[in-house]
Amino acid sequence: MRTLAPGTLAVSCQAGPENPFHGPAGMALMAQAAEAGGAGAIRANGPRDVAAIRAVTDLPIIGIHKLGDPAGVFITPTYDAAVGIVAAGADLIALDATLRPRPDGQPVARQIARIHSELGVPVMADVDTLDAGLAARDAGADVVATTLSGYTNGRPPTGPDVELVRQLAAKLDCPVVAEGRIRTPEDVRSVCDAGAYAVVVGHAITNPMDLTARLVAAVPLS
Ligand SMILES: CC(=O)N[C@H](C=O)[C@@H](O)[C@H](O)[C@H](O)COP(=O)(O)O
Repeated sequence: MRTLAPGTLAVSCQAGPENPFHGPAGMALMAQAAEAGGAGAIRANGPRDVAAIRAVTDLPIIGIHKLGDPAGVFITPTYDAAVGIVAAGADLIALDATLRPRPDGQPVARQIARIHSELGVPVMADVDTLDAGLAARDAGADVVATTLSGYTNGRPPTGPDVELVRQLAAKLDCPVVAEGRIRTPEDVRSVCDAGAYAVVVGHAITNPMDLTARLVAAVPLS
């Protein structure tokens, strides 16, 4: 079983339909590029992308399956959503473990227990707050990640939530993963100094439109 090693920088290879890299072929290329650059794990969405990435790398894959309403619980919202991504080759399942109501009405502890017992893989809890992180660990999560900080309370997201990483790392007896809006080497160092076990980076690596737009915006108008 492939596991997330301490000090891993994982690359989240996800692309929406607006991104020319959208789809399994593009995501497999993105994962290969990430591995060539030294990434130690890949995060990917949906059975098709996970399978395409599994075919080109032996790195650990953090699998998710986004389903339903993006304004609610939609990162692997149910046990059933996890089944296909494990079959496709994911080594670890990430799921929304915020304290919001879940679409199937089941407690997150039940989803985690079934993933453990029926699929045999560990679970990474994507949370937004310290309380959700503590609850997720109590519910059986093996790893807790800051993925959803800034996305559930209407606060405009800016940089990474370094403070949440620090709080979770101080209170939890499991690995804490920093994820969300990490864009620079300084961001990576900040979350590592705050106690992150591993770091996941998405847009700053895998969204060339954002990267281009940031630099275009810096060109002085003539
Ligand atoms: C909030 C949400 O839905 N986050 C998603 C989780 O899988 C992805 O869209 C993010 O790209 C990923 O978390 C990495 O974060 P960033 O792209 O900021 O480095």
